[in-house]
Amino acid sequence: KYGKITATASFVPEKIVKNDDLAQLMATSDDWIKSRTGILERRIATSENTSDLCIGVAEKLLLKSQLTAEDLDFIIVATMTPDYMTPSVACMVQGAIGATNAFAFDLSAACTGFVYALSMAEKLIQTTAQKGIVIGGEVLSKVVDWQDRSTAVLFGDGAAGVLLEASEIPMIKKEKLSADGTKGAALTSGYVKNTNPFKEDDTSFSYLKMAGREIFDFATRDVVNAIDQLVVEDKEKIDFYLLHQANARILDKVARKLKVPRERFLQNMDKYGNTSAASIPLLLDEAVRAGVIRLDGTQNVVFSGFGGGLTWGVMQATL
Ligand SMILES: O=C(O)C1CCN(c2ccc(-c3cc(CO)ccc3Cl)cn2)CC1
Repeated sequence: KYGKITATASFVPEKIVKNDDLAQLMATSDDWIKSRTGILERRIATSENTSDLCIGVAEKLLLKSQLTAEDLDFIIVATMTPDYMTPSVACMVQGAIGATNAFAFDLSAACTGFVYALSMAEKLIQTTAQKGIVIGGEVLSKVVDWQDRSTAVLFGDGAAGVLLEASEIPMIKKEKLSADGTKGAALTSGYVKNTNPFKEDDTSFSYLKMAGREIFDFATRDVVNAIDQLVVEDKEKIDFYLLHQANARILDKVARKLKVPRERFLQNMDKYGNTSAASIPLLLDEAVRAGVIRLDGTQNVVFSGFGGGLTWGVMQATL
């Protein structure tokens, strides 16, 4: 048996922050943000933390299926902004929805988190599990340095996920998960300093910090090559590319390098900004709600996440 996506759902904070709202807070402009990133607005959590958004996704997934929480065997949450180091967001979701038979854990792979988690979850169904949920959820607004306009304008909050159930037909056709830890310093967030009485002081820097140029180049070089190598002979068969929604110009470059029509690259960073692990499932759920993706086993897609770690992942799937 294989894991198949049988439902998708999203849960985003109500508050919409437009580029012009940010221009009131810092030296930026709608023009700059729009032209350099493609972002027009983003959601910002004013009362929710990551667990609240992920619980919302889990509740919607159950409503959309005939399942009860007790039917679930596992819950995986991909996040780089958990409420706590422990309990995991996944355990908070498990407790809130009453999924008493599910084991639960968070997965930390930044913007590649959803692709890593979907790959792991699918293997669980190939081996021991029957049903589970995989959620990408972030409240990046709590780790962003709101004095740093180079990053504060890029990120947003949100959560989305999928229900995976056993199926006789394989969903994942090919996949490649990668990391390069030697470049981890290019995107850091949430450093937890050691303050035991037996050691000298440590750095206390913990806001999100990004070497934008380096990450941008990594995305348009290493990630593009990884996608090209994975799907090379199937390029014409792929209906949609669902890439991490970091920057619209990256989608332009990837489409050009792959020589694939730009329209096949779904996009919604205009509405949500960069939501890290939530970006791919948010895009998928939107496409499903719009009837663009039907989950009827007839469409070929490529998922690709890339970001902190550095991590990147490419997956070719039939949905
Ligand atoms: O000056 C400009 O044009 C700037 C140049 C820098 N930009 C960047 C740079 C990197 C990212 C990014 C972030 C993540 C983390 O999720 C992952 C993947 C990427 Cl490619 C997004 N934007 C914005 C426009």
